[in-house]
Amino acid sequence: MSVPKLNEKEVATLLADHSDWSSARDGAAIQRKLQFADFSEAWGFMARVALLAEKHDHHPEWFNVYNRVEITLTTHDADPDNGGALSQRDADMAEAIDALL
Ligand SMILES: C[C@H](O)[C@H](O)[C@H]1CNC2=NC(N)=NC(=O)C2=N1
Repeated sequence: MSVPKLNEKEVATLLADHSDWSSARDGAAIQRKLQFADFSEAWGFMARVALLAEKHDHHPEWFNVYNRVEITLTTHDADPDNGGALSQRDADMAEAIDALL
């Protein structure tokens, strides 16, 4: 299943509109680092993101230690041979995640 990649201009717009996210993996992904009061808050947030991921059929790569959560969004289906690229799905997920916070 192939998904169109965002072009350079669209990536620039994505980063401008979502200033808590930064470019990662040489432009193939975006990343946001979050810190919560404790593990329970972090896990509660992750549970809500998990429900969003199922709704969007778009799943984050993430890392959690205690109260820290790092989320990386990329679209494997947009460039499967190279581990992924940014697509509109990443922009939509970033938007939805930001709306939780
Ligand atoms: C088959 C299934 O729809 C695909 O693997 C979906 C599911 N979730 C996904 N999540 C992410 N992050 N990238 C994808 O390309 C992707 N593709």
